[in-house]
Amino acid sequence: MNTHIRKTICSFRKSITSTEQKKMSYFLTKNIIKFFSFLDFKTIAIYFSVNGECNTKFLAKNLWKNKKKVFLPVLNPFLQKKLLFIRYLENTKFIKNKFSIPEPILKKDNVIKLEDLNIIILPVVAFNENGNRLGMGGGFYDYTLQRKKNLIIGIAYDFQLIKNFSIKKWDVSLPVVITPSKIFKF
Ligand SMILES: Nc1nc2c(c(=O)[nH]1)N(C=O)[C@@H](CNc1ccc(C(=O)N[C@@H](CCC(=O)O)C(=O)O)cc1)CN2
Ligand SMILES: Nc1ncnc2c1ncn2[C@@H]1O[C@H](COP(=O)(O)OP(=O)(O)OP(=O)(O)O)[C@@H](O)[C@H]1O
Repeated sequence: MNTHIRKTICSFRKSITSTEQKKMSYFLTKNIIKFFSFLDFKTIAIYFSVNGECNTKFLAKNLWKNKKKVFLPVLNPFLQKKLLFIRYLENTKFIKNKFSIPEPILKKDNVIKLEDLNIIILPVVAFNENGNRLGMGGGFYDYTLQRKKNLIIGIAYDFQLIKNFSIKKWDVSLPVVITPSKIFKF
């Protein structure tokens, strides 16, 4: 069931035109900024959006403008299924990982300790009305964020609110999901 939902949503996301994408990303980013105006934070992890995922480019620009330290996930080359978070600056150079997702080049000086990340923005394939999350199916965020206390925020398009995917006990749950039209708090 989850595999089918993933396929359907991912192919629908890919089919969205860039004009529609831009419009939705504009409203999404506006809502994220609105939510952030109530928070005091210095460090934040976002993700490098690909294949029609909610676009994080406008968000990154806004964060840099506000002097926040921004980080991106990279697949940990030493620990299977775990993510490391690397500083993301305007001039960062990328290489593609095995999923063809661009990652900053791993240098140990640029890695932040997980506990020093104030906010982590998660990519979402689907979410439900209880704040459960369905991701790409790699389990990377689930393994990395087990028992961690960072503020986790999912970002998604409104059509990604889905009722009937199955939930696993290790899934990281989302206390907040922000979409172009709404800020959900669970
Ligand atoms: N932008 C982005 N970065 C991310 C994630 C994500 O979901 N989005 N991840 C979240 O965990 C991690 C990578 N996890 C992934 C897990 C599985 C697949 C995967 O199976 N990809 C398929 C292609 C799917 C498609 O084309 O839609 C593949 O490579 O066959 C990709 C990423 C870390 N970085
Ligand atoms: N804490 C855990 N204990 C055991 N297995 C786990 C754990 N976390 C993740 N997994 C494994 O990871 C696989 C993928 O998990 P799941 O389908 O929930 O990923 P996802 O949240 O959709 O993906 P991602 O976090 O990469 O976006 C599961 O089938 C399971 O084998």
